[in-house]
Amino acid sequence: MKMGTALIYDEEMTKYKLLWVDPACKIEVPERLTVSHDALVRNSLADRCVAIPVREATDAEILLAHSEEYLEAVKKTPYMTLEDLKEFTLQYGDVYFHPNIYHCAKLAVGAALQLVDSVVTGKVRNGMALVRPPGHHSMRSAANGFCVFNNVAIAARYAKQKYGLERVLIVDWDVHHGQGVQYCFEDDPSVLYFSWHRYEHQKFWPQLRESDYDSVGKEKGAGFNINVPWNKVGMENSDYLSVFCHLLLPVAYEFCPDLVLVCAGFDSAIGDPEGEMCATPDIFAHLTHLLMNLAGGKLCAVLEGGYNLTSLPQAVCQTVQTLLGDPLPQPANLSGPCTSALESLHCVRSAHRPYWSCLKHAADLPTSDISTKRIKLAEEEEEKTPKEEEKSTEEKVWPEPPKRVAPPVRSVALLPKDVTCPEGCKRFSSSEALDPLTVSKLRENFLKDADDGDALTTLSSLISITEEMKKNEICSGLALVRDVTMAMMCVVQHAAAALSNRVLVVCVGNGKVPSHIAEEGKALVVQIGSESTEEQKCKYYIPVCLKKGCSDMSGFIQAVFGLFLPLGYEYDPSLVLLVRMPDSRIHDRMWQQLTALLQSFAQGHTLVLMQEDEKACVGPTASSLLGDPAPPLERLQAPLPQDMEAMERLRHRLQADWKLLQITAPESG
Ligand SMILES: NCCCNCCCCCC(O)(O)C(F)(F)F
Ligand SMILES: [Zn+2]
Repeated sequence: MKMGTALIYDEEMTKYKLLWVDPACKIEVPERLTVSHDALVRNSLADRCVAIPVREATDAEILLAHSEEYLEAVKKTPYMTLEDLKEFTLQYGDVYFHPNIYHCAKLAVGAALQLVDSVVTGKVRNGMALVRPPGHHSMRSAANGFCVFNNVAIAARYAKQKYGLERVLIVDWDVHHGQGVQYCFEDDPSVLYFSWHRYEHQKFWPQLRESDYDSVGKEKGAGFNINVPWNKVGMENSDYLSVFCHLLLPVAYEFCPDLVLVCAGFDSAIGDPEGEMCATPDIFAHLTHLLMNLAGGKLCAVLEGGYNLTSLPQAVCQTVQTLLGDPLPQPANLSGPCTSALESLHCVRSAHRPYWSCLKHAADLPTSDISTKRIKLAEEEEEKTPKEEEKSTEEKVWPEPPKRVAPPVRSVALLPKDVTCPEGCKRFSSSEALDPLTVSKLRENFLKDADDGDALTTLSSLISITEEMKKNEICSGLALVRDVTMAMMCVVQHAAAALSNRVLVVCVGNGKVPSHIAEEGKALVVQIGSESTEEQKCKYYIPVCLKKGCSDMSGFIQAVFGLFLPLGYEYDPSLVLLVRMPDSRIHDRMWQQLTALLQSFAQGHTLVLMQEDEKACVGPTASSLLGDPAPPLERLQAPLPQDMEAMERLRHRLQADWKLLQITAPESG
């Protein structure tokens, strides 16, 4: 049943601010919280959430990540004079204290813990805590970077201690490196910390050597700390999605966490004075969605940074709206990752090769070459682009994120009469008759036996469904049909021709896929099976072969992240057709993951075709189409080397046409 999304906010956390002049801290203002919460209210998102009250963290909870002496010292700040507060602040970096900040810092931790409780106990599915002060820079005995207590680090320790969780994933999409989190868990294999951050070869704050990609964790924690340094500003949506598809998601699925915590900083969005990046607010809808099928959907997002009072609230709304299950926006201008991002991606993948089987086949240049290569590339790039002396002063502008309207009907089911319609789905019955022209075309093009009334009804129903999707009256649908190949042909033909959709066709399992539907590019067909069907003839027909077939979860999930998602994002379809070929042998859980992840595209307009005898798949498919998180896959073992090598070759061959498939910088020179 549909569980809710928690929203944790209390205006008490706006009641502290900078009381003296400090250029480094002036951007951290109470309005950050008020504009974000007001936007959630204004967009009718707050009242769709479950409001969970904040509470003060106890000493014991704070001591999960901080020393007694530090806590005792902070406890004294409410009674300090302005001069004492200034004095006290001097011992830390880029942070300020205020008589009320200790109270607010306890509330920020308490908010994160309330969120963890609500999600882990199943009171809600997922949620977001809007807090200040932020947390990810604060260390065991030091405040730093506007942070007093490490909200998310404490939440991770708390979740493990109170609920016995074995593995927690922390994704830090804030534009600064959360060194406090890294220090907390660097020798701990039960907490995987992932952070990307503006770095500029250690020139950007906090200018730490240990923020680079070669800090992979220590001792038992080796491999469980992932740093992606951005060595240039101006990173865009493509750069973020590439790192998710080719690094974070494959590793996260292999890690198989019991809970996902997000250090949700939005200073990585366009317009932010700190990040100076160019990713648009709607990309956070996609980043959130891509994480929502881990840990059975248990996702807690806790606000960290974000200083542009326009892009911050927009990105917060995009994140919460996705947590609520609304259809995703069409991703904006994906032009492919930049050279610098590819170089960082390559370095991180190589550094983590020894620890993650999904990265085993990362092209192996010894890291030393990479560092010299890195410097050389960086210098070349510098020569090319004129040195930007002063910070780009012109105001960044970007379009309002598109309205994400949930269609009146979430999902329809076209089923034989004897098959019950899953709860939440609407049984489709072609009410109005199709126009006679379409019917006659169906007869001549698709029906073997022109008098096969049932087949005609099925095909005309499918056509009606695609038309109602086009009008956004339906979001998604599933159909049990006698002949999936004929149904696929019919839908693609109609959707591509009559409705001028770009159709992404994902065929799971062997079987002849008439590749001519891909010829003119109106459809991109990817097929995954156990036989190498005819070689990849054209740019728009991409066969993926797994030695052990679709029952091999490890290989399958690598194809999903390394190929299907990047291709789908770049192709940007307006309809996704997911076809389960007969005897595909795909596991239900993998099928549900795929059904859920493909809703990244086409604003969720997914049509699933299955053979009539696969009645057992109707329920699980419907639950994914209705936005329920797909159940977690179990821990994945290593994918077959020959499968991964074949995928590398395929990706290498395709990346000229499909930029989002790139994972290394183009050969320099
Ligand atoms: N140009 C002024 C220099 C500011 N240097 C300190 C930046 C601190 C960033 C804090 C944050 O955004 O990472 C957090 F999430 F913690 F709030
Ligand atoms: Zn930040």
